[in-house]
Amino acid sequence: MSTMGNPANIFWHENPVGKAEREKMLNQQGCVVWITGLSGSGKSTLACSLGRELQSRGKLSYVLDGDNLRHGLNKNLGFSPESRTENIRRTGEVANLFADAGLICIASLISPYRKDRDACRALLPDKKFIEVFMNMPLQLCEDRDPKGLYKLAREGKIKGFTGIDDPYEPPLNCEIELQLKDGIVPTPHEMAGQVVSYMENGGFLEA
Ligand SMILES: Nc1ncnc2c1ncn2[C@@H]1O[C@H](COP(=O)(O)OS(=O)(=O)O)[C@@H](OP(=O)(O)O)[C@H]1O
Ligand SMILES: Nc1ncnc2c1ncn2[C@@H]1O[C@H](COP(=O)(O)OP(=O)(O)O)[C@@H](O)[C@H]1O
Repeated sequence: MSTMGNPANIFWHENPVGKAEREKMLNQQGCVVWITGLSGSGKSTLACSLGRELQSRGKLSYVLDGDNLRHGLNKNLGFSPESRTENIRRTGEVANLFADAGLICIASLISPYRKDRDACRALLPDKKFIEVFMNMPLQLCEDRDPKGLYKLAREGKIKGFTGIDDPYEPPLNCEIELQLKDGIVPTPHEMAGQVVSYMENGGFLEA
């Protein structure tokens, strides 16, 4: 017998307390800040810095970090294209729930495939998905190599490593692109500031 529910027998249950009420209580707009980029590009660092900055402004955020999710929710997934797609799909669904709860959900995953990121975007109402592209050169990420994974990938000891022998598809229309300025990496504080400015201007930090 199939363990899948028959969609014909599944019904949506409305909750009397709505998103707008939660947002009013929190004085912010529920949304998803989706940080994408190569391994070592600084996604987690930006996520932490942004979370701290929002906290200091009294805004409630929560970070969904790819590495961390792979310890629990996504622990049964590897790095094949199908697994990555499922990884992003699940994370997008969870991020959508957090946004519906009124939180600023910061998701930081490589999320290398454009169609998977676009599918996450499509879950949210217009403008509530803020895609942030960490556009850092592969060489910089590889020089950093904090976990030694690029070295292993170059030696052929890890197969299908993003940027080496698995593709990274850059966004075509992201809301924010972070890159080197005059060849220098902006500080995490500067990058977080850029995202916060975008959110302030877009009215995300008030109900
Ligand atoms: N084959 C391969 N390719 C890319 N990355 C790999 C791989 N194997 C392990 N790792 C480590 O897993 C982290 C990426 O997890 P994600 O969930 O963000 O990846 S993905 O979005 O599903 O592509 C990634 O973490 P970050 O360096 O923080 O990006 C790596 O440390
Ligand atoms: N803006 C930055 N300036 C200098 N070093 C950074 C910056 N962002 C990240 N790093 C460093 O680069 C390495 C990779 O950053 P990390 O946030 O773990 O990347 P990712 O999550 O994309 O794999 C870490 O050693 C981190 O300290």
